[in-house]
Amino acid sequence: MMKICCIGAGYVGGPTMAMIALNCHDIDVAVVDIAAPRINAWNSSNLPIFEPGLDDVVKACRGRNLFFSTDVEKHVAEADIVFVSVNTPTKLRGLGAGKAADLTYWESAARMIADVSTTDKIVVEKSTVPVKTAEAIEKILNHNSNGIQFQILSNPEFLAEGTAIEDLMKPDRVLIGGRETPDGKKAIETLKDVYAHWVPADRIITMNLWSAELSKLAANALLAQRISSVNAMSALCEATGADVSEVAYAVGKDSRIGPRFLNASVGYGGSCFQKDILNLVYICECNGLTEVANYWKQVVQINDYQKARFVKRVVSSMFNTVSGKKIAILGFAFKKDTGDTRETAAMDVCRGLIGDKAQLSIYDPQVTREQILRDLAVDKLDWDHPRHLQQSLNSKHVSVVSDPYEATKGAHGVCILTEWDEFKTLEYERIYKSMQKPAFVFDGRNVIDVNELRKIGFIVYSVGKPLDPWVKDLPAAPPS
Ligand SMILES: NC(=O)c1ccc[n+]([C@@H]2O[C@H](COP(=O)([O-])OP(=O)(O)OC[C@H]3O[C@@H](n4cnc5c(N)ncnc54)[C@H](O)[C@@H]3O)[C@@H](O)[C@H]2O)c1
Ligand SMILES: O=c1ccn([C@@H]2O[C@H](COP(=O)(O)OP(=O)(O)O[C@H]3O[C@H](CO)[C@@H](O)[C@H](O)[C@H]3O)[C@@H](O)[C@H]2O)c(=O)[nH]1
Repeated sequence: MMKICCIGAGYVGGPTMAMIALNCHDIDVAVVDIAAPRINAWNSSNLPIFEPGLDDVVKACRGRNLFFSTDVEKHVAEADIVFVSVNTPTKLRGLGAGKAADLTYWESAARMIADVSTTDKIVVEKSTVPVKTAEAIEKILNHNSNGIQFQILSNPEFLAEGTAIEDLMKPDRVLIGGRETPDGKKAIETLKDVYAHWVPADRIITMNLWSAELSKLAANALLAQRISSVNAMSALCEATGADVSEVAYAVGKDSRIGPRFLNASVGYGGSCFQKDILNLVYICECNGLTEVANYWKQVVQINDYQKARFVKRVVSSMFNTVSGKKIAILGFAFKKDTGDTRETAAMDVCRGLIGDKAQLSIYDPQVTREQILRDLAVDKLDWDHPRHLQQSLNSKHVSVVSDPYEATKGAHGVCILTEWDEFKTLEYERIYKSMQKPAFVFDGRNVIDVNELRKIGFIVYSVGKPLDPWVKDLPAAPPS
């Protein structure tokens, strides 16, 4: 029986391996991690990540051909294929700080694979890595191999959180990059056979290693660019009276552009977009491509601008100060249907409002109080490092509550920062009655019915929508 081991039991390692186990009864899959609490959670009824459909998949195969363990070395030693799905955060210090990918976790995993292996192995890059990483990994493995043969493949993951199970079950494509040598081609075929258990052959694309590595960065850069484009347009809509939803609809009707991924928002978040674009920028700079680097940098800058613009709208609408005012924050996750908060726009918005001395009352249906307080305490870019290095915020400016009506009670303003479906159907009349007046709603996700809320009496700002008369005469982006 073929054995697969995946190093890293995170958002990618857990669901992708569960999907392989579900579809490949003839393969034993072990997911290993150094974080014992994470592994314990994978082995419990309370999985460490919230992802629709994941519980059922895990339940169907855990203990059958899917195992979660902290015995990293044992499972790596026994495996025929080792996936590496560890964190690849943005480097915080030294050369390339603030842009380059930090490959510390990847390198230590590679050295461990070399140390414990006694049989030939295929090593698969599942983490998102800079182009040419496979070359470095090959060197580490082969210089420490004791005669063992390693083939390195790039198999980047394209799942989006919130729809991970659907994306894994019916992927748009599976990408496998490998060396163009006989052994490289054989390794590609072996991995292809795994996916062929459930993915149609025409969706499994093979290519050279560097194309596969770069395609992952390119896909995320283009997706993020689309959001920054529509967000840039949202600022112009507010200035001109156009409605960004109508503009996006009209634009998306062009079959060359397509309708998806054109929702204006308070800014994209998530663990990947910013990190991967910064990484791409760094690679361009290292290759002397300054203009190309600046082009992609702008996608991140517009995203930062969009978040800052939102905070300024809130402050300037509320008489230019939020000091001491209660503001309800509805939604903290970086998108709906996930409890993940990595690089969530809510973090920057909350920090901006706390900077202006607001009293925040935060509600999110999936994010825990501990997570929110930890997020608001860590420095930007520091979040993708081990948890024991992180602290919790101890601030009189923030409370986290478990009910949206408690969050909004007595508040001067409400900021909607995640597009949770439940925010569409809240009892806004009840919320209005319980708030200070004038009562403001700032919708960073365009989830509420602006006209309905204005009828109730709210002063409403909704990203990229025609402005409320109250907000209209205030500058779009007052000086900071
Ligand atoms: N989250 C996503 O939606 C997504 C999608 C596609 C690609 N990616 C990429 O996949 C990679 C992993 O992302 P993630 O979201 O799963 O991260 P994650 O933080 O959820 O999981 C990574 C896990 O690796 C473990 N780990 C780190 N070093 C280890 C080691 N030496 N041995 C054993 N375990 C170790 C950590 O403890 C952690 O549990 C990143 O490169 C990311 O860019 C993420
Ligand atoms: O029209 C849109 C679509 C998305 N977003 C925001 O963009 C961010 C990212 O959303 P999404 O791409 O759906 O989620 P991720 O889980 O970050 O997935 C992205 O990043 C993953 C990690 O690399 C890739 O695997 C996926 O293909 C890629 O979509 C979130 O904050 C969304 O709210 C918008 O603001 N407007």
